[in-house]
Amino acid sequence: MNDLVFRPIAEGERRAVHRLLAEALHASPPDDKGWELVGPSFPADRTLAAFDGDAPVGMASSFATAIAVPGGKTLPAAAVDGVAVRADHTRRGVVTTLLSEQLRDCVRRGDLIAALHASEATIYGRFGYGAATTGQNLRIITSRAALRPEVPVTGRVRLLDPAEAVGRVPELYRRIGLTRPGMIQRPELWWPAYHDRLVRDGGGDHRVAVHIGPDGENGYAVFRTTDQRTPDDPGRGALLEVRDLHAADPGAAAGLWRFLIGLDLVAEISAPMRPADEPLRALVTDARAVQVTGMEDHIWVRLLDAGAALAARTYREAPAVVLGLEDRLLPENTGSYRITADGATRTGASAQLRVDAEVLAMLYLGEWRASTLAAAGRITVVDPAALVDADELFRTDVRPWCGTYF
Ligand SMILES: CC(=O)SCCNC(=O)CCNC(=O)[C@H](O)C(C)(C)COP(=O)(O)OP(=O)(O)OC[C@H]1O[C@@H](n2cnc3c(N)ncnc32)[C@H](O)[C@@H]1OP(=O)(O)O
Repeated sequence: MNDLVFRPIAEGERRAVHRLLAEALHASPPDDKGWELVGPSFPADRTLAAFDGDAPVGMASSFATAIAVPGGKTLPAAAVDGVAVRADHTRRGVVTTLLSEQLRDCVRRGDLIAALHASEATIYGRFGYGAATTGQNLRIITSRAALRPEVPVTGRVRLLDPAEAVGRVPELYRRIGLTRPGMIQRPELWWPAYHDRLVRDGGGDHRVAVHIGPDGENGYAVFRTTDQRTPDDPGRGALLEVRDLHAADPGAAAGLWRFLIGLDLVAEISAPMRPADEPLRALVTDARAVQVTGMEDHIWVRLLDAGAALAARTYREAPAVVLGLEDRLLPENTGSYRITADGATRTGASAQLRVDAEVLAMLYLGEWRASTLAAAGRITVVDPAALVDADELFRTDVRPWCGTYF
């Protein structure tokens, strides 16, 4: 550890550092063509690395984005898209140094929140990240899953060719907007790395369907199908996997699901990481045709400037609560915050509920109830009456969800 050098990477070091990430995640590093698409999403100036001599042995990268918070504001945020330590250098504190420095770097840049998808649920709590959204993994048996007759038809669906999809979906995502807390803006560099290479001519095997409502395109689905027939089961229908599905309103969402469920020769649909309150089971005639095969933590968030982030979201009507925060890694956040229906401010008042940075992050987007976390011993309750008020203040109309993989 002592002989390692921690520093931002240089432009010419990006690919070697990305290879380190791919290896740590047991993925294949992109070939030259793939790197043309992925490389730009991996800017040198937001990548910190640990070097053993010339060799990168640890890295932490992010890209700049904005995240929607309850009430609809969007806050500058860091999307932490790569964290890895070479297998022969793990458990010596390398990532602790990198993530601690990355947090300070993000604060200096003015990001109010950092967000990530965790490879394991045991890594990030110690750095003040909390599991802030939940995704449900759905399996839909298409032969039993027709949409109910009363679900209105509000438009039609059209398949795009790859060039159209590359050109049009980014604009459509922007137009649909960040409809739930936890959704992020997708910067230009995100699209080639995460969308274009799935749908492009000659490489990608995904297709894109758009929903066209009375005022134009208002939803899309990126999906692929895989033939599942075998010599023993020659009549078996295909598997359809939904990669990305966003809609501006419930009618467009229902139209997309109707299209996907109705595709000929498809036996089942796999739709991972959908919003926990997506009403698919209510939309179909046989609710049991939509099975929840898993519920998983989706994005984890970290409040970088707790005061500004708390002040930026809205709260429901309830008596005020004073939260006491202890933030070990960013001690400037440590203190008391008075949360009211009119907003949140720092206060000198003594705390009714004491939380650490991880638990505050779990509460922030509205996914967790304070009383649930208190029951688990995660909140120190000084004044029990404050728990029910905190439950109400932080509650949101819709479940938070990110819906963007990074
Ligand atoms: C946003 C993303 O990119 S998610 C992808 C994260 N990357 C991966 O999963 C790739 C494979 N894993 C790795 O590269 C590394 O093992 C990492 C990045 C997870 C951890 O890096 P390390 O340098 O070994 O972590 P470090 O030594 O700083 O450990 C910090 C603490 O976390 C603990 N820890 C580290 N990794 C894990 C883990 N996978 N599970 C549980 N605890 C862990 C350590 O035990 C240590 O605890 P302590 O402070 O109580 O002693």
